Amino acid sequence: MTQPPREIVNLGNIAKAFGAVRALAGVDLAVAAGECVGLVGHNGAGKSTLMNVLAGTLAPDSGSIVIDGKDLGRRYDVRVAHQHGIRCVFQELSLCPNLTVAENARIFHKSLTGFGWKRRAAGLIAAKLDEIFPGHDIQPGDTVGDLSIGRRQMVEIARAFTVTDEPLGLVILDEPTSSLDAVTAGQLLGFVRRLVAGGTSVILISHMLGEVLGACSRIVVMKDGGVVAGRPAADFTRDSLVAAMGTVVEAHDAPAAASLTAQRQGSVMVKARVKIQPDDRAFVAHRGEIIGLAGLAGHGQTKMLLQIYAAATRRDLFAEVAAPIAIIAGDRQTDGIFPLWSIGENVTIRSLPRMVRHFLIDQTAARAMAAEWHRQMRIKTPDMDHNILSLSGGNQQKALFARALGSDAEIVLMDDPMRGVDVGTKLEVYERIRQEAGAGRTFLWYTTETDELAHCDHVYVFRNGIIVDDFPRAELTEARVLRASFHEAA
Ligand SMILES: Nc1ncnc2c1ncn2[C@@H]1O[C@H](COP(=O)(O)OP(=O)(O)OP(=O)(O)O)[C@@H](O)[C@H]1O
Repeated sequence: MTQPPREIVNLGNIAKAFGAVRALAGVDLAVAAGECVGLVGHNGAGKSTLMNVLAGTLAPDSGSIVIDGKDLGRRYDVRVAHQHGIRCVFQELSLCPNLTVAENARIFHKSLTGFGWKRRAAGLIAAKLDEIFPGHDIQPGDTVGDLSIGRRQMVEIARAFTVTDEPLGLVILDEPTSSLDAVTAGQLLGFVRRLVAGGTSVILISHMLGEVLGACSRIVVMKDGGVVAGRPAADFTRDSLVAAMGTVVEAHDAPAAASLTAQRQGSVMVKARVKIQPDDRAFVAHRGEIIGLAGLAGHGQTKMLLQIYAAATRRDLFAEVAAPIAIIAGDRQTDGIFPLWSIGENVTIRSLPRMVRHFLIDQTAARAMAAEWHRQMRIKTPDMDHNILSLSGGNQQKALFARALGSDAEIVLMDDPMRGVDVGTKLEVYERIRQEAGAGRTFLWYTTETDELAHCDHVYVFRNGIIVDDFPRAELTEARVLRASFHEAA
């Protein structure tokens, strides 16, 4: 008779509150060896909080933590979790920016000490990067702060899977592909499948439901601090998963290609050239257009957006901008949120100059704006005066959207802005972008999600810092984007 797989984690009736917010209301979760469990749910459902409890970074108010059959109760913390082979790749990346890739590996793996530790750390992390992301261009001596957010995410993942003296039993991946392009995300999911087949367990949190359905053996759905469904992945479809999450949104498909004008019209709002562009191809956005920036992550898209953003305030020989501009940062921790401020202040900051009365900020108007966006973006908080860091990752991203969309900017730059945003909110934001473009706003949208390009009127594909192809939506296919991303397009 075959033995049932060994249960390596059993969380029982876990509760956690932050002030009046009940983040976890008595959650049970068990994981067996060699299982890949998908954890899904809307922004603020409690997924990261539950994983913080399992990783030992957050003590629950009550509940039991049984690892490998041992009830670890109150003695549980990060060190104990590590000793039992439990690792976590957090949604908000935790690398030290002023240290190199190898030095960051050393911080995670305390046993890398003594003579020659740097060389050993460099060898280990390079080998793991090669194994998970073949063809990557990250060097162990690179300073982390100089890497793009996608490359930082790759280092963080490789570091969690590196084995030194502590065992590797269960790896928690919280939104691991949010800054990875489709090719790199595919490499990671392939690696996860191989690892799970070898007996390691993985918990995968993702708002990309296709990934969860494709990579996981079982899916657990959370809603408002509780588990509302848990079944084999094969028993779910994308629609039944969305329904279990309690997402009530009408799906608005991207407009059919036939309904589009191939002719690019209207006044030119942005015109930019890449300094090293070998031909005369220019990046152009007309009023009311949604322009997509595509290609593998880190191939010049963010650089182009930042160049355009800077050109709005100072003369640039390579970029012209015809109207006020706002940017939604993809790396919210570094460039987006003001961590010491409230949610309301984070939302209204860009619009305060409009609210000055008699040399003072009209606080009533600022509060009204914060309240309006609280409602419109369904930011999950009891109070917009709470600190921005009290929000879940996806809700922080919604606040950044509110800041840009609520401003008077006629051009909105979006640097892979949907990082960690749940499926329901995404569909609403897509619809809103289309409405606003219809009313004359111009959007420049870099995305690592190929599906999102279907919302763009015209797409520019970047490779090695230059534009290698551009085409209207009517000509958009995933194959064309991939072809251009890897080879110079004809
Ligand atoms: N440090 C904190 N202080 C106050 N409230 C918090 C804190 N951390 C989390 N919360 C609240 O707990 C709830 C659950 O948050 P959590 O981050 O677990 O959600 P999530 O399901 O991971 O969401 P997302 O998909 O956006 O990452 C949210 O309402 C959040 O605002």
